[in-house]
Amino acid sequence: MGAERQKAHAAAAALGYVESGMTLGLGSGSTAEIFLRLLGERIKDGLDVRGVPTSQRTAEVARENGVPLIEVDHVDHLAVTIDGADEVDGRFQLIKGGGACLLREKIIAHASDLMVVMVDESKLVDTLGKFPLPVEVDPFGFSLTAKQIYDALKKAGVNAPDVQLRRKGDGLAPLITDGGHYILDCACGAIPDAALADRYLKEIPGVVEHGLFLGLARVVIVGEDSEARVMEL
Ligand SMILES: O=C(CO)[C@H](O)[C@H](O)COP(=O)(O)O
Repeated sequence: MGAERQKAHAAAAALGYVESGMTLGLGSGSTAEIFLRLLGERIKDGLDVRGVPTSQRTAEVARENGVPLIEVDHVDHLAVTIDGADEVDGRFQLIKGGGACLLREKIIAHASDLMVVMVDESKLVDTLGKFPLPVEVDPFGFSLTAKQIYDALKKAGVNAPDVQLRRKGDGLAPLITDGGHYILDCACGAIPDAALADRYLKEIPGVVEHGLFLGLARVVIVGEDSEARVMEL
């Protein structure tokens, strides 16, 4: 209950970064969905924006709430991306991908002038890595890729990474992302040097993208029990 209330406060504060005429990147996850509901209300009151969804689920929720969508390939500029995160450290480095949408989220955040992140207090950490790092991989040879990810994380200073294929709710079939890939969840405990992990993971051919978002977020909104705290870099 506490986290839901905090997410709602963060989502409401994120509306402060939205202006008529903007094309928005629409993030994925439960906090992003609260934001979409609030955005839909503003649109009914006359706000004129359109959004590029970062997942099929976000596209569905946007439509349900009357948020106009635009095809990603019809857009040459995004003003603001508004998204959630699984972890945020003091340098606004993030872990994302708990909802398996990290590839599209990163493409859209990277193409945006500004990334605004909304989190509840539980997502704030001193060092990234308590939340297992999601890595999106090509299904071909994923076991080989998993071994290389293990080695890369070790080389980046992670003590004992544990790399597990994410499965669907039935616990059997691999979860398939919107882009047709697998997710390998890497329990790290702590990632002492996120930039190094980023560099080594990117060198692996089977890795499509990973959930470390470094140097992208410039605004972090932390929902608290009675209000939201806005932090800007
Ligand atoms: O990265 C994400 C999806 O890929 C989400 O932003 C992240 O998992 C946070 O989700 P929630 O707002 O439900 O806590």
